[in-house]
Amino acid sequence: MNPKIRFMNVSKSFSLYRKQSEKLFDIISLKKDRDQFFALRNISFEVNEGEAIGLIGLNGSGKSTLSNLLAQVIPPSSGMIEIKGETSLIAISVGLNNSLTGLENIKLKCLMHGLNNAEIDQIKSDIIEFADIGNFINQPVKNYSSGMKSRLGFAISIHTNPDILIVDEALSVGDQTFYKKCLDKINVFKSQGKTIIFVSHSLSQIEAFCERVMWIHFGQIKMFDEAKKVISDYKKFINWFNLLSEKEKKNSRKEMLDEQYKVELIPSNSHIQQIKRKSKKSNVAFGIQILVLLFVVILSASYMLL
Ligand SMILES: Nc1ncnc2c1ncn2[C@@H]1O[C@H](COP(=O)(O)OP(=O)(O)OP(=O)(O)O)[C@@H](O)[C@H]1O
Repeated sequence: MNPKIRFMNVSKSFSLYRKQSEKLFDIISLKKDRDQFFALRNISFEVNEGEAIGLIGLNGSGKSTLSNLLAQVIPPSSGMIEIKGETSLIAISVGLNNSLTGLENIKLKCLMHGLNNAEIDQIKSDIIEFADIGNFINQPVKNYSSGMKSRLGFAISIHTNPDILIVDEALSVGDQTFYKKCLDKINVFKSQGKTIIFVSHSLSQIEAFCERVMWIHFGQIKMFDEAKKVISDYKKFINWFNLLSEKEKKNSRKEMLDEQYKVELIPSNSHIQQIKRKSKKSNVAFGIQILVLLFVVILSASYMLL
């Protein structure tokens, strides 16, 4: 089978700074010997077209880091990532510009996805209807509740027709009616043979529509298998962990976190290869989009200053 997503020995590490000045110093001096924390280490896996994959794991295990790598929001520190198609990430805190209105965000995100004005006009009303946030669509996003942000983010992402949809906890803040609407839309997506990565702490949500589940544990893949099997083992682990005393829990966490600081010799090269469906972006169109983006940002900044 032809994989849609392929990770080969991918690691993502972060330099840990105590002060902002340390970060600045590293940029200027190109110094590279700061303490490294491996949010993900040497992970390899493949996902096929049409699969719905669940990501589970304790807080801080590396799920969002993985979804950000998949969406190319951040680059890997080492290893190779191959992605065939357009990706769209839906996460509570990512993607929307807080100082722009909902409507302006729709335009901006659609432009960033390579749609032209005529295409945006065609889907704009569907997005507004799906988000269903009433007159708030004309208000700056900073005035939205987290559920409203999730509604708008989901509505935009689903209507830009990506090949790979990454849903990172975005449904956890919506109410039940919105959750049901999203689930229906995700199922349509699945039936069209598209690929879905679903990050959630709700095992019942994951079990409801993921065929395979990846359990990430302190930056490593602990299991990647049939949903039922992984969820059952994960529940056993959670039950075992909950029976530990507070001191044992703390020690166990500390032991695992210490492992994530250990630096081993890994190749320093990294690479992302994204093979897009079809490039809608000619250089001219892309230049225009950047200009529009700059214009909108300047406009909203001057609006805020007034
Ligand atoms: N920019 C960063 N700088 C330093 N450390 C980071 C950064 N981003 C993430 N981390 C660390 O990487 C680890 C993985 O974080 P991540 O957000 O991927 O976990 P998660 O599994 O999504 O957690 P949660 O379930 O709480 O959302 C955490 O220990 C986090 O503190």
